[in-house]
Amino acid sequence: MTAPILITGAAQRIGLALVQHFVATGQPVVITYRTRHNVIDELEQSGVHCISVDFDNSQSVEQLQETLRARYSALRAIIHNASSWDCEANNPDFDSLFDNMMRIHAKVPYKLNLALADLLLASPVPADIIHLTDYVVETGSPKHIAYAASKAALDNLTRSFATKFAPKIKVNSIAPSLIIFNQDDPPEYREKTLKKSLMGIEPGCKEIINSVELLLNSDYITGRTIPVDGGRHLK
Ligand SMILES: NC(=O)C1=CN([C@@H]2O[C@H](COP(=O)(O)OP(=O)(O)OC[C@H]3O[C@@H](n4cnc5c(N)ncnc54)[C@H](OP(=O)(O)O)[C@@H]3O)[C@@H](O)[C@H]2O)C=CC1
Ligand SMILES: Nc1nc2c(c(=O)[nH]1)N=C([C@H](O)[C@@H](O)CO)CN2
Repeated sequence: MTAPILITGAAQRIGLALVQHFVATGQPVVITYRTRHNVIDELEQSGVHCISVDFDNSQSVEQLQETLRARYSALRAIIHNASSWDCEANNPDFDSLFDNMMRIHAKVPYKLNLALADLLLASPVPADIIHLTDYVVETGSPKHIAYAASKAALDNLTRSFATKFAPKIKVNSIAPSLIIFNQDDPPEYREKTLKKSLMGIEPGCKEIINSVELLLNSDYITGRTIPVDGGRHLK
């Protein structure tokens, strides 16, 4: 029996696309969600174990660990997807913005990796940790300063955990730039954003699915980042 893959924040968008891919391919998956989006009912009916978790709660990691241990003796992988793309313009309280960004993008992955390492080591096949970071780890982001810094912290965790957990667990990042717009993104923002990359497209979630599958099927890639950014670094 294949151990499940844990995906955090997977009730919408990229995380949901990953869940639906794994359901279609018969890979067991367990997810966390914060808002109970309508799709959760459907996921539960298709056998996905959906766990309600708000990582802003101080005991959320400990409670999640307890829930997972009660049901699983191993995990095939952890995909740290949960994220808040928040910015200074919307948060005059920079203190809490910085803490919130660091918590969801760095502290939670850090604590979960350490807490669940034994379940990954118990996987009958070599295990994986995948961090969803961001292209802005390379450049910074003047409009998302705390967000970019927290994703850079997550990027650094990739190298530390890759060294700590080798060879039984591979640890890698995927660093996307635009993958999918948000529904309320206005036309002028969309036009400006599409021009930031050489490819000039909104590629969709398949690019992340392909990158995740590349990492899961590799016996050799670890401590590295897959940039999924349409050549934005060359514009
Ligand atoms: N979309 C894109 O183009 C890009 C995405 N990325 C990265 O890829 C990953 C997936 O992106 P995307 O699908 O757009 O992500 P979303 O912005 O849709 O966020 C994913 C989920 O994270 C959950 N979440 C946020 N904060 C918390 C919290 N405190 N506790 C629990 N869950 C929380 C949200 O829950 P809720 O539904 O309750 O809000 C949401 O469902 C992210 O790490 C993102 O930073 C990087 C670059 C580009
Ligand atoms: N959690 C999220 N992180 C990011 C998102 C998002 O929607 N949710 N979107 C982006 C942008 O697409 C950016 O890459 C291009 O403007 C970045 N991170």
